Amino acid sequence: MVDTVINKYLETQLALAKQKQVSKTTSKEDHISDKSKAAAGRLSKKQSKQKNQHRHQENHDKSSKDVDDEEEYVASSEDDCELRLPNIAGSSRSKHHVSKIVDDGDTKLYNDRVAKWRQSLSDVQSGNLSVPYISADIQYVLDGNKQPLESHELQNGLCIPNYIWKQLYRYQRVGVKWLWELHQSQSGGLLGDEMGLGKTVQVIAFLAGLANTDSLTRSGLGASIIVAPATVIFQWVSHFHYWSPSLRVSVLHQAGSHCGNHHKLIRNLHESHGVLLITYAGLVKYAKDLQARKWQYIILDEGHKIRNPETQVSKLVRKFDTPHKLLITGSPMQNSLQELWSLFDFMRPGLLGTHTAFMEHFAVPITQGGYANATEIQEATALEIAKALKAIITPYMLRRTKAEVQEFIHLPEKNEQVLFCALSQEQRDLYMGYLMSSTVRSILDKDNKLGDPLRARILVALSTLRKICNHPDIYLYEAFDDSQEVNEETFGHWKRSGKMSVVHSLLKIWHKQGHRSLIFTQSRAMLCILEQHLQKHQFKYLRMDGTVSVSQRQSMIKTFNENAEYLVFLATTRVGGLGVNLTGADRVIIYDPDWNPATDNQAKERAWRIGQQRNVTVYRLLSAGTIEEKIYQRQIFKNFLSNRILVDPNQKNVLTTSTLQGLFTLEELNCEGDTETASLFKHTKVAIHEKRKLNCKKNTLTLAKNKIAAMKKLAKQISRKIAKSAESKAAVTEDPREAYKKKRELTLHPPHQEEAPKVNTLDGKAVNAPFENVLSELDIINQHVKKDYEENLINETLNKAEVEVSCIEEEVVGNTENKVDITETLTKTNSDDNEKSRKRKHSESEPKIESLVAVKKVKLKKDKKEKDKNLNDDDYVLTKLFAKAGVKNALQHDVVVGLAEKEKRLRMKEEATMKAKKAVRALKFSS
Ligand SMILES: Nc1ncnc2c1ncn2[C@@H]1O[C@H](COP(=O)(O)OP(=O)(O)OP(=O)(O)O)[C@@H](O)[C@H]1O
Repeated sequence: MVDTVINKYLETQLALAKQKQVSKTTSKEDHISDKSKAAAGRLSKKQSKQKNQHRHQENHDKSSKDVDDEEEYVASSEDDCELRLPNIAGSSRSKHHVSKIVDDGDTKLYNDRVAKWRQSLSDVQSGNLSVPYISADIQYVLDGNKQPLESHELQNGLCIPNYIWKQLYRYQRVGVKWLWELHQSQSGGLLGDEMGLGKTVQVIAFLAGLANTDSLTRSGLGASIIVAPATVIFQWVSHFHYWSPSLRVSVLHQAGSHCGNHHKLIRNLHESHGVLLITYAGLVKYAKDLQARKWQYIILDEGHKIRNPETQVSKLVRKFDTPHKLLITGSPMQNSLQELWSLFDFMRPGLLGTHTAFMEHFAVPITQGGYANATEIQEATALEIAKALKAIITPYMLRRTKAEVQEFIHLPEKNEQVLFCALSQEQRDLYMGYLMSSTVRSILDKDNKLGDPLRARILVALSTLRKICNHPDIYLYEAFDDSQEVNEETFGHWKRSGKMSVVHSLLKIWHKQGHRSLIFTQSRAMLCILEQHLQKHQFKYLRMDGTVSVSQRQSMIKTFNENAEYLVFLATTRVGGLGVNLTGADRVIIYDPDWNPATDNQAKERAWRIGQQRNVTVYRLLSAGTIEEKIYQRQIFKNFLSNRILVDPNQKNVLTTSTLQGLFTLEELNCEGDTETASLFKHTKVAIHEKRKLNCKKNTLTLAKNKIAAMKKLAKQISRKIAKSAESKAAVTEDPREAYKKKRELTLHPPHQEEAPKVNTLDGKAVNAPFENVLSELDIINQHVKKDYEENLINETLNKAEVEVSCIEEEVVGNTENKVDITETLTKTNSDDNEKSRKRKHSESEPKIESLVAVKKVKLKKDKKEKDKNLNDDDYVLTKLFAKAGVKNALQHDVVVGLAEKEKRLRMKEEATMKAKKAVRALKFSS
């Protein structure tokens, strides 16, 4: 009886799902307007005209791109776009008064500063508490300590001033000792602590120690160079002036205080055993002069900038003749293992062999074993090689995560979510229009010739899709003729972009809640649109991108941190997202994803770091179903790869590489409202799944085990059948281009639609959902996912069915404590009355928020009709976003990238160690 009912149910679902698949594809073409087609056509022509110019320009830019992809020296395609954006009405930026930070390049200024510091120190020591200069030693005395000049001596004689040593966290002291050990063994190293844990402070403490030791033994700090991105150069200056005021630090950059030519500055600085601060671009410019002298230390801040071994700057830094080479970065490995080789080849030449040997014997096997479709032997080999690699690099790399040192720094909580935002109707139209354009068609139709032209076209097309995802106007103004008039009323309007609508809602709510935020976006064009929005709605803000002068950047950051009137700090991800401290904000929006996960990770860490007092929430916005989801999936794979080497070689991957065709589609949400990514991680992340189950089970009933087993078996059989037929289809049409042609043909000439099969009366949305999921997931299985994935998927699907059937049961029978037989439930549901179907309709129209623990919480609270005031800030925000701003889904980012599990393990370990210690103490006490 049970089997027949389930069988019937599953088969009707299969038919329904197939029918839905057809109707999905047929509806696409209808939505494309003439405007969209025309824009795509014009852009195609423009782009092909510009192609040659671009190619020429690319060659020209190549050498500068080598240097620094973040700074103002390089104009991205988005920057081009900005130049053509209309002048926004009333767009004068907020004026702010900031005092400039001055370095020690000018000898007189340096002497004045040191004199002021000395005087202030002596004043506070004699009881005068109001002094013009505040540094760590002065603060130390103000805090009631005496003898700031006493030192803490490490083994073998490094003397760190007490006022520094005592202010370091315990793990930072370990870091300083490690640097000292490297120094004694004449070795370079990589300080890779997570962002915001005080790497700068540790390095300064160590250098101050060397300088302090110098005065005693005459062997301490020699002239040294620190290379850093332009944005943080003056942050280094202010850190040095605070922690080690006597050291001379000069900036070799036009924003620095030195006058005259650079030879003089380099000579003066070298003679006074000071620290020369320089940008990566500056290093290339002055390489010859710098390499003509002997430097004791060369330190690369955000050292991942030399991750490409072929760039000019990577080659130049390797030529400095000193064993003391340090590299500082919170993101040691970002995209590939080759990058790790490049970093190590700078600071420990030869440790990882030659480039070719490393690639062949380490990088390739580890990467191959990381793909989800790797064979068992590939996986096992990758694991062992990853372990070996980790063992080789461990002595020269020190990396601590925030979770590991939380007991010392007590950071407030961080909540990081990925929000899948629906495209606006206009964006959908433009997106589909572009997908159907001759540009995309030529990419998918033409022979896959290797070489630049196809690659260049793909890059241009992907970048165009990303523009549409951000805001239609960024795309439209590129596509339209220059003569066309700009409508200032509608230009950049928030309602025309799905993600902008979310930003609009977020800012409004956060303003009321008293939060301040950072907004990062990849392009200056988008920055302009966001800026215009802030102006229109009278939010006080600061904006930082490559056009802001280097000397202004640190002061601007200081102003934002100290002045709560500024509600928003707007920045491009690459300029404002690296190395700086923006703890004045406790909310972060990553407006668009970068292909490189480290870029987004760096940006979001600006607020969640030492010095932050409030809980931090980060939202990563993705346009649902678009290229942005694919980029996010790619980020997860890269994260996995770096974690495998840096954290845990046993880490499992869940994604594979995307096919080209996959990049150029607009995925529909499945019937549960899940995007592809949300649906992928729903099935693979146990933490989410279990919590959901738990949440739901609290209020629902469980099914008898044997019934579930029967259901699983049956579903497995049917799913295999589907898989087989899909496989045989795939075998016939192996060429993806053929498949795409067919799909297009189907879109243009839809077949006559069959009538939808009659659906079981049990067909509430909840029961309907799992089967359609099986169908969409089978695509993935057939393409590239391991065999046992199918097993997991079925289990997951059925577990979910179990939960959801129980939800329906609850709806049907109310709150009963007893177990209910599935047959009973089905019968009851079959004979359902109108009232119940009305109830189901109601629940269908509610936004579906699967896979998200936090959202589940929201729903439960909502169900209980508890008012908004009872929800915490984030829950409240999510409720609003789901209700109004077109957010389709949300994932917990830490769970997706596997960090949450690691943190859980760490916490468990800590707790277990504590218990063990207690047990030992109790034993001692008892005896
Ligand atoms: N021991 C300490 N006492 C007080 N403040 C500290 C200490 N260590 C670090 N900080 C503060 O923490 C913040 C982050 O430090 P820092 O900029 O050195 O981090 P980082 O690891 O270099 O970050 P990123 O990787 O983002 O560049 C700074 O504001 C710094 O002043």
